Amino acid sequence: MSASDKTPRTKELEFGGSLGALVLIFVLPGTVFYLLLTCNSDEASVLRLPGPVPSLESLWNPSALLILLSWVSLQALLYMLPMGKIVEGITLRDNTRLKYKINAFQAFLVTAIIAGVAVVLKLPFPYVYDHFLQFAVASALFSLGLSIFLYIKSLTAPESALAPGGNSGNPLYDFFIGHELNPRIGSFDLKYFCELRPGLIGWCLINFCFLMKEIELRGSPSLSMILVCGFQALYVMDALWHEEAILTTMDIVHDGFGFMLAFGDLCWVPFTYSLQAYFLVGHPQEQGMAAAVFFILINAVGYIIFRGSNSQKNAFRRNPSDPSVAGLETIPTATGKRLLVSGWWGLVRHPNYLGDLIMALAWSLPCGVSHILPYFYVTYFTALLVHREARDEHQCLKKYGLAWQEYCRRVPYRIFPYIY
Ligand SMILES: NC(=O)C1=CN([C@@H]2O[C@H](COP(=O)(O)OP(=O)(O)OC[C@H]3O[C@@H](n4cnc5c(N)ncnc54)[C@H](OP(=O)(O)O)[C@@H]3O)[C@@H](O)[C@H]2O)C=CC1
Ligand SMILES: CC(C)CCC[C@@H](C)[C@H]1CC=C2C3=C(CC[C@@]21C)[C@@]1(C)CC[C@H](O)C(C)(C)[C@@H]1CC3
Repeated sequence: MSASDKTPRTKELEFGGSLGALVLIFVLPGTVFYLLLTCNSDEASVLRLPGPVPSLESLWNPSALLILLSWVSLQALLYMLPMGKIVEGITLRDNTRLKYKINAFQAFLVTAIIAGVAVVLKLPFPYVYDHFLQFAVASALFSLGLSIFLYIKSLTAPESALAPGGNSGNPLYDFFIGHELNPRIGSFDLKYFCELRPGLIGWCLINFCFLMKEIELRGSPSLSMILVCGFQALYVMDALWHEEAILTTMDIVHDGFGFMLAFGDLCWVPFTYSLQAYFLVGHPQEQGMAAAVFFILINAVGYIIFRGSNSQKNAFRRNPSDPSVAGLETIPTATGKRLLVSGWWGLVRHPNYLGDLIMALAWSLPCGVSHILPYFYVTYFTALLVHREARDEHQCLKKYGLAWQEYCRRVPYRIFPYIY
């Protein structure tokens, strides 16, 4: 292996370095439980402590762990089935390119068929609502176990396989960010698998279980529940349909696979992104048709911006002469790559984040304005994307130098036109 193949030491630590990582390892699971306990309480007020801490027995349920393991195994099996195409990821430090299976959308369809059969067989979907906290505990323990396994595995990985962002030499920091970039068991890519399948498809299934709980309690699902589940299912299906696009995201290209992503993918996403639907079961909200149309319009505007901008960049990066992007204005960079300065990417520097945030708002509005809790997602997501934008900006400045400065001059706003 030549010296240039080796992953250089990570010098600039993010998230407040190793102390920040230590704090987040406790704060992130703590936040999940705080949110779920608050949502379970009658008042559902984020400003009040959610009553007594539940006993250990009420948090632990071996059946929940068993169901979770069966779920992850089912998704792993669908991932491994010989369906879908194989594509290559970006070129790695050692000049190789990994192969990835593209079949997440098919996995979703098979899962939907299995869920349909389970409905016909009258399987007790509301069980997930009744034992949600126990599922969250099982999932948090599972992601912690996976992160420990990943860190131990990374200690025997070749230097070139380490993540540029998670090779600081500080075990705690590297455990949190992820030490190895693309940990695999044979051809099974653990990070790529976890990024979309068990968590995102699981999020949709959890929402469906909550909808079934509403039917059990009130005879039919509410309009608010239908809107929330519909909007979020569209988002998840879109992500699965465009599975190939995640191969160029920061998570796959830069961050390793450690506690942050393992916990994020397997616990944070399914158990906090489903909070609106969880809230609606215990705190029903009446919405009229006019309000529903308004929310659908907001979601549609967000989706058009999100999808339009992501597809424009993906088409441009794949083939700059593609007829859909060939007419757009660009600026050259020293790396040979060009930057779009018109179209969606001429509006703000992260139009995809803008669209994503507008959709996030549309997912909360059906929950009414009487509680802050259903607005957790849009609030957290704003903070996440502002932070993510700053990380990306930093990387792009390093990568493109003067050309990036020129882009910032031409497109002065980061996410919100004329605001930020
Ligand atoms: N729901 C959720 O929890 C989350 C959703 N997301 C969503 O994931 C999606 C992907 O986001 P993310 O991975 O952060 O990054 P982006 O898809 O925004 O990619 C950023 C990269 O795009 C390239 N780029 C930036 N500006 C331009 C330009 N003007 N012209 C051409 N290329 C440009 C640069 O890479 P290069 O030049 O090397 O190609 C840059 O590093 C977003 O829609 C985001 O909203 C993200 C995080 C969480
Ligand atoms: C737990 C911490 C607070 C941070 C964890 C962050 C993760 C939850 C997110 C990091 C990037 C993500 C992406 C998606 C989901 C959330 C995480 C894993 C994504 C799969 C959602 C669907 C989108 O269409 C996408 C573009 C495919 C997203 C990619 C990034």
